[in-house]
Amino acid sequence: AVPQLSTSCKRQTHQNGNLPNVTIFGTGGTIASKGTTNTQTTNYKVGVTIEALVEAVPELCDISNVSGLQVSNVDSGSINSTVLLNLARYINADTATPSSHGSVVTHGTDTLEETAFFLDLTVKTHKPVVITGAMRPSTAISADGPLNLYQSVKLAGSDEARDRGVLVVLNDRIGSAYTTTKNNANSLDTFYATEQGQLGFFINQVPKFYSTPSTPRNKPHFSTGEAESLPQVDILYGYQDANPALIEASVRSGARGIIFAGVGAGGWSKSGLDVAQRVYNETGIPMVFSRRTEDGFSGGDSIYSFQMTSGFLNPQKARIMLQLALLENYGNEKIRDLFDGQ
Ligand SMILES: NC(=O)C[C@H](N)C(=O)O
Repeated sequence: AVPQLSTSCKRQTHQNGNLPNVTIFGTGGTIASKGTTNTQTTNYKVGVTIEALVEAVPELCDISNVSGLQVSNVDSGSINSTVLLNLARYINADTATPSSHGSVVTHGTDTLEETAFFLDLTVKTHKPVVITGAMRPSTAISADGPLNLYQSVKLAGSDEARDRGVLVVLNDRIGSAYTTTKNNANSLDTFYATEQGQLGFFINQVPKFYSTPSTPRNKPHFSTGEAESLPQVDILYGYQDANPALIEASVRSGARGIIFAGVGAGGWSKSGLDVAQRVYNETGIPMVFSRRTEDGFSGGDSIYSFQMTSGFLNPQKARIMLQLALLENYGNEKIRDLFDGQ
């Protein structure tokens, strides 16, 4: 069950039946961070509560009945599978409540795309689910968090956002969690899908979608049930003279699958592939080849039959998908079919 939610609009004494009910799940990140001066935009510290984030944007109470839940309060590099599984459970429960209109997650941007993709694959609802963050801390001049939060709540309270999967909102743009990635480590304009594009834009804080809802090809759903953790899947980065011993080290430390962030469209050295083949013969663990390049398709030119390829999924998204497939006890043939569809 979802823990007790706190109502965050101080000036709201009772629920306004004309406004949508939106729940905000706080997890931390820059949006929940403070610097020591208003010009500091690096090395700030996370720790602003979800209540304080909502209080900082009283206009939220004009567009929704907001309640909040603090799920974690960490930089997104420290989000782990416990947080992911809790979020999926809470949002499934929240959106299953008839009075709920939609859910919002506030999150650090560094791994936002992983949580967004995880929720896209595990939350079963027609209702809007929106994830947002910020590139500047809450104390900065021109902090981007407050407007990102306002737009996210607005979107979660809109009917047009239904049936579109999990949506990513930053910098006026609406993207699909399936395809959106963080492209720049520092700039505000960092979340987009270069090839697949954006779903919509905010004009004067009103969401405008370019198209009616559509669903990514072969999008799977996984139910996380009562799971308390996700299977270990490691990502190995490709480069010249990549060290094949890392494949064995990964398996020795408990990996149940490996994603290769390969060179080009998923390539790996011949000597490395020979080691991977031997490890595969010994363990049978799935090995999925993705790419270290920013965009593109991995598939079609594997040297060995044990190799699977990630299609359009980047390594961090392929990892989430493989973890969920392993959690649901998919066999290797089913895993191969799953990735062949991506
Ligand atoms: N912009 C951010 O949110 C970065 C932050 N380090 C994070 O938690 O991901």
